[in-house]
Amino acid sequence: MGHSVPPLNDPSLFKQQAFINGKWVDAKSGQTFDVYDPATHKAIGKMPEMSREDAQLAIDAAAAAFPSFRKTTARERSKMLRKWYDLMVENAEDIAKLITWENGKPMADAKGEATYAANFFEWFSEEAPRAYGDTISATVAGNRVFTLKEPVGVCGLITPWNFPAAMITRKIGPALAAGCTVVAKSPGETPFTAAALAELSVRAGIPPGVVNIITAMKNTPEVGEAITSSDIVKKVSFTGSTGVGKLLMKQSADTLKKLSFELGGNAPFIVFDDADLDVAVNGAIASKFRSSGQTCVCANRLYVQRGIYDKFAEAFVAKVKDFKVGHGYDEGVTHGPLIHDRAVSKVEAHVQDAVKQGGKVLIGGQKLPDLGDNFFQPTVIRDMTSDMALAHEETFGPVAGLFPFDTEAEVVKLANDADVGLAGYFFSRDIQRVYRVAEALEVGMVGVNTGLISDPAAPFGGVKQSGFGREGSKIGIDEYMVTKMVTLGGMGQPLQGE
Ligand SMILES: NC(=O)c1ccc[n+]([C@@H]2O[C@H](COP(=O)([O-])OP(=O)(O)OC[C@H]3O[C@@H](n4cnc5c(N)ncnc54)[C@H](O)[C@@H]3O)[C@@H](O)[C@H]2O)c1
Ligand SMILES: O=CCCC(=O)O
Repeated sequence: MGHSVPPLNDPSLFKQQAFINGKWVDAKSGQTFDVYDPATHKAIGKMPEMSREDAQLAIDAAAAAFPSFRKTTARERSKMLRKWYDLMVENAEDIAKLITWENGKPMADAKGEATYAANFFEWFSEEAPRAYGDTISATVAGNRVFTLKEPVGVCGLITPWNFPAAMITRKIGPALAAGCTVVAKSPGETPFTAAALAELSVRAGIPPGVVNIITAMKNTPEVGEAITSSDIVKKVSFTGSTGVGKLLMKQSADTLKKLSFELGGNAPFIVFDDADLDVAVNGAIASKFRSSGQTCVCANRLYVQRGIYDKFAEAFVAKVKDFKVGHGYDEGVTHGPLIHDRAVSKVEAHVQDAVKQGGKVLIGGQKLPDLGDNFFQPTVIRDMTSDMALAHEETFGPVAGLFPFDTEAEVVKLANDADVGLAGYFFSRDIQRVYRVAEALEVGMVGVNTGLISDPAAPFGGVKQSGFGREGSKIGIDEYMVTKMVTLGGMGQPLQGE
């Protein structure tokens, strides 16, 4: 089945090349890879299949641009980011069309992402002039101590396909605000949105070499190694799976890079008996089914206290019945396809495993071949148990498993029984419980009585094997800066003539 792709208002935003040193370039080898519309499986364009050699050119360009870019004033960098933000807002419709085309999410969600992504540039345009150092009272008499915040240098950025715009702007925004230059490897599945952002960077007046976007699919590991093993690259910021994060950390060890890793999650979502049912159901719908379950902060395990379990299940399923699954450009579609067949297979395996072990499917549970190979029904399963695969692995798809529980202590233990800890959610109207449980959850982010926590103003990141470092917020810029301490000796002398 096909779907009609709306034309871009500005067709020059659709680029099929990488962007190095301010120029649109092909791979040195001339090789390309195809990019597919996940809804139709049709090829929608090509991008250069870059190699280590191409990555090196991008790293060299970023290194050459760094000495002068770091000397720009924070106010100048702020203005550049603000201009880039304005251009993203002006072109949000086109950015959204590109996101839907290569990622599959419905246009309404893609527009939301375009705005969310632009907001990181706005936020960091405001943070750039506010990177303050400290003055410190020295322990040694006559010494005066202060700190300078300096850009770390050339940064390598690697991001996933699930937010083709926002995951990149969340890294480039603070990097540029700090005075760093970047080499970003765009996701192989969704490279066109990143290329459109690069085109807008030119219009925003970002100097050549400051932002470089390289592309690869099958050569991704080689390109990744070129970045992580480079002496020139001083920092790597990665968003993606925990497995790839561990690999990149090992590869970065020889050059002892500064690292930020935003990795996989397995978010517990807890509904206590005292919760407002409607609020909890709406929160669960938003958290579990955002981007068809393909966000790192999506609820993965829904724990519902026994006193409210049946009512919650009924109300939750009633909402899921209203979903319209389809192609992202089609009117009224609320949920799109998954990104590829491997994602569908994982979702199917989690459903089959749950059913085999006694889970009851309340709605969904099947692929949707009439829509296309990558479509899966939004699914709710009840009577889940801790032995099931979904309890221990991130599904990254549209399956909600409902686990019953009895006590607060029991559910916190279950929630923390994970080697990852990115987001966690719970619903309760008891203020003391709110504090108790928020403090007890082993995660980097907690949503209380809400299923949506993402905000450029709030620090985003995890604990345990969900990684380290924080993106967004007033601390996000620190990931791209180093603190230099200066001690002035021989100070504190008497005034001359005293
Ligand atoms: N914590 C967060 O903020 C966050 C955000 C989005 C996604 N994620 C996680 O990402 C995962 C889903 O995304 P995915 O399947 O694309 O993850 P992935 O780790 O396979 O890929 C992420 C990125 O890394 C690149 N990559 C893959 N192998 C590489 C290698 N050997 N060297 C260098 N780069 C490599 C990919 O091309 C892609 O651009 C989930 O686990 C999800 O939770 C986390
Ligand atoms: O998928 C991970 C990031 C999603 C978000 O920023 O809300």
